[in-house]
Amino acid sequence: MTELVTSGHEAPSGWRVAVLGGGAWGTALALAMLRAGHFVRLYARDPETVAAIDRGENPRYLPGIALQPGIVATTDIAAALDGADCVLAVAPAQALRAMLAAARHHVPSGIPLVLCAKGIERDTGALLSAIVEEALPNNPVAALSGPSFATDVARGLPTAVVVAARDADLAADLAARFSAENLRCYSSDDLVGVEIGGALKNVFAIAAGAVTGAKLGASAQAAMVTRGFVELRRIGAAFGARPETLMGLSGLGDLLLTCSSAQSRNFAYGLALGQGKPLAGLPLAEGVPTAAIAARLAAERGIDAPIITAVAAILDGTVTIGQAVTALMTRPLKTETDI
Ligand SMILES: NC(=O)C1=CN([C@@H]2O[C@H](COP(=O)(O)OP(=O)(O)OC[C@H]3O[C@@H](n4cnc5c(N)ncnc54)[C@H](OP(=O)(O)O)[C@@H]3O)[C@@H](O)[C@H]2O)C=CC1
Ligand SMILES: O=C(CO)COP(=O)(O)O
Repeated sequence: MTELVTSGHEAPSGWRVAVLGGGAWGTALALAMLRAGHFVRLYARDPETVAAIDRGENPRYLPGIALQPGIVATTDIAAALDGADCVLAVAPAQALRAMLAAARHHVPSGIPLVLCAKGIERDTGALLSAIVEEALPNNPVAALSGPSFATDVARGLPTAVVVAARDADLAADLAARFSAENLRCYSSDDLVGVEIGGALKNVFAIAAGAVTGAKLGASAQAAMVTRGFVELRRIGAAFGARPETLMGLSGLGDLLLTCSSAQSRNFAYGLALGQGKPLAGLPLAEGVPTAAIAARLAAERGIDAPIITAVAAILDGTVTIGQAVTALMTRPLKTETDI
C-alpha cells in the first residue's frame, strides 16, 4: 500500500480502487474516484450492468448520465479486488454481509475497506463497521457519508462528505486521496458517529415524505425533523457518537438533504406512503429496515424515540399515519431541552 498522506488533496497519486456494487452510488463513486486520479475497477453481480458500464452508461440506476471512460467493470469479484489499494463497499446495508462473504478471500490484507452504505443490519442490530470487522479482521474499516445524491456526484456537482475511521491519520489520508475539485472530503475519527447519523437520517426522510404526502403541513415537517434530530442524538449518544459529529455533514447535513428533497428515495418512499400509493417496486429505501431495527434497539436500551417507533409501526402496518400523529401529539408534555 502507498504511504499515508495527510496534506491537501493534490498529492495522492493513483490508487487501485475496487468499488463493490454497481448501483447508483457505486457508479457515482467510481466516477468520483476516477476524477480524483485513481484506477477504478467496479464489481457488479449483474452482467447487464457490467455491459452497460462498459458502454458508458448505467441506465437502470443512473438514467441519462453519461459515464466518462475509465471504469473497468466486471462480474468477477476476485478480479475487481486483485491488487487493490482500497475497497469501497457500496451494496445496500442489508446485503453487506453477503457481499463481504463473497469478497473476503480476495481482499488484500491490510488495505482499508470504506463503507459507503447507510443502515443498520436489521436481523442483528449490527453497525456496518462491526460486520466488516467480523468478516475482514485484518483490514481497517472506514466510512464515507454525508449529503450526497448519486446523481449530483455523478454529474460532478460540488459535494462535501466526511470520511471517518477510528485512526485519524487513516481518515485524513483517505479524505485527501478521495477529494477532487468538486468532491470535498472532511475527515473524522468518530466512525460510529458517522455511521449512526447516516443510518438514522433515512428513517426521518421516510417520515418527512409521509408528512408531505399526507399534507400535514410545513410546520409539522419542521417539528418532525427537529424532534427527529433529538432522537438521532439520543441514540447516537447511547452508541458513543460525539455530538459534534451528529451536528455535521453525516448527521444534520444529510438529515436536511433527505428530509427536504423528493430526489431522496427514502423521502419518495414516505411520500408514496403518505399518499396511500403502492410501495411495491419503489427504489431502495434503506430507512425501511433501519426503522424496524432502530425502534427495537431504542426499546431495548430504554431510549425515548417516538418518531422512529411510529415510522416502524406505520411501515409494518400496526398503526395508520393518522393514529401515529395523534399519539405523537398527545404524549406527556416535557421541557424541550430534555435530551
Ligand atoms: N444513491 C445515493 O444517492 C446514495 C446511496 N447511498 C447508500 O449506498 C448504498 C447503496 O445504494 P445505491 O447504490 O444507491 O443502491 P441501488 O439500489 O442503486 O444499487 C444497489 C446495488 O447493490 C447491488 N447489490 C445488492 N445486493 C448485492 C449483493 N449481495 N452483492 C453484490 N451486489 C449487491 C445491486 O445489484 P443488482 O443490480 O444485481 O441487484 C445494485 O448494483 C445504500 O446504503 C445507500 O443508502 C449513500 C449515499 C448516496
Ligand atoms: O443518502 C443519500 C444522500 O446523502 C441518498 O438518499 P436516498 O437513499 O434517500 O436517495
